[in-house]
Amino acid sequence: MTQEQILKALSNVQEPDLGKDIVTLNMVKDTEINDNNVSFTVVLTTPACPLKDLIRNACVNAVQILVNKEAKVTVNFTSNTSSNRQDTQAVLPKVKNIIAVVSGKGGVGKSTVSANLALALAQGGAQVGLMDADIYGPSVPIMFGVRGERPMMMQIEGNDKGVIVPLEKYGIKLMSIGLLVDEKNAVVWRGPMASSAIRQFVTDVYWDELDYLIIDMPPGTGDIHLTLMQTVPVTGVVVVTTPQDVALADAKKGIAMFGQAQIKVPIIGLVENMSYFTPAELPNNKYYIFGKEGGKKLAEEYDIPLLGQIPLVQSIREGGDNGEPIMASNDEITKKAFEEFAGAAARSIAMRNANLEVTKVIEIVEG
Ligand SMILES: Nc1ncnc2c1ncn2[C@@H]1O[C@H](COP(=O)(O)OP(=O)(O)OP(=O)(O)O)[C@@H](O)[C@H]1O
Repeated sequence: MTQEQILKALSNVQEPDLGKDIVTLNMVKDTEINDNNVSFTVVLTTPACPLKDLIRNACVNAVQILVNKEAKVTVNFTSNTSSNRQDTQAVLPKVKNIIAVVSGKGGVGKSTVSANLALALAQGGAQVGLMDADIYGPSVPIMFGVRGERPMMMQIEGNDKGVIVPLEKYGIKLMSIGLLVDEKNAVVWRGPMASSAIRQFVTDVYWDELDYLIIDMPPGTGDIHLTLMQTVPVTGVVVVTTPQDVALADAKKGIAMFGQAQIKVPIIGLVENMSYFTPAELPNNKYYIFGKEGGKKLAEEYDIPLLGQIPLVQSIREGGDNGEPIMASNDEITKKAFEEFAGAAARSIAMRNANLEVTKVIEIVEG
């Protein structure tokens, strides 16, 4: 067997999401051949890639069918999370992907989804940060059991004001606007005051190197959302909804806002939360108490990916209230829904990076 033969065979293996073969995409590295043994490394676009087994099998088959049916093939995986930023001098320069989690309506589980998405991506091997920018109802301090903690300041080169160091918990970095301002005061902030607080918040926290920064946004579609998108280059948004009509109507407003010609931030996908109720003692029973598949239908109508359907489970609520989000627990059954959702989100982000325009802050021309 020769290196050329192996690469030629592997050029028949498609990266299913990116629609090109793994050799053209430069994903094959470190090929080693020893008699009948061949090993190589496939560099994925995200460590949380749920397609590893599929790609591994396709590689093994390609080598055995096209080169040598006796070959013993070892496929190793590594990853270099893709990014679509070219503005590395700008704000948050070492953050590869900035994902805003939004909802049209309050209370649909946006914070729960943000926190567990961040944890699931980190458990897949990515470096992840969670920024709670929900100025009117920051939930991260309670969800992560860090209420009352005061973040440290640090001096870094090129910034004489000092920067805020995120906390670290359950393998992710996190910061909440609720840890920096008095929650009672923030509620009454409106307009420019809220906008300037959010601008300062996103630029003053030192996230350093991250594959994904998940931003838990305030509910609705308002000035704060615009300010954020004018301040940081948002890779894309994840929209959270529940299946009821009232929530879906508001989710549509969110989708419409981000899709507007002047804004045009890509929608990574939609996640339907509280899709059905499952009692702990009967995990296979599903009760569609908020209606069936409203989020799924909405995703189809707007032609955006449905990233997941998360059940309504008592332990998800308890985890949020007790400072241990479900992805930090050992409730394997419930975690599965979030793991699948995070895998789908990571795939969709990689596709966005491969296929769409460069990520940049938006400029809105007033008037
Ligand atoms: N899938 C779920 N199963 C059970 N409880 C859930 C689920 N998702 C969210 N919850 C609970 O619902 C409540 C609201 O969730 P969360 O705070 O995440 O919503 P939100 O959309 O961020 O709210 P807000 O608009 O106030 O920011 C919380 O008590 C949370 O634990």
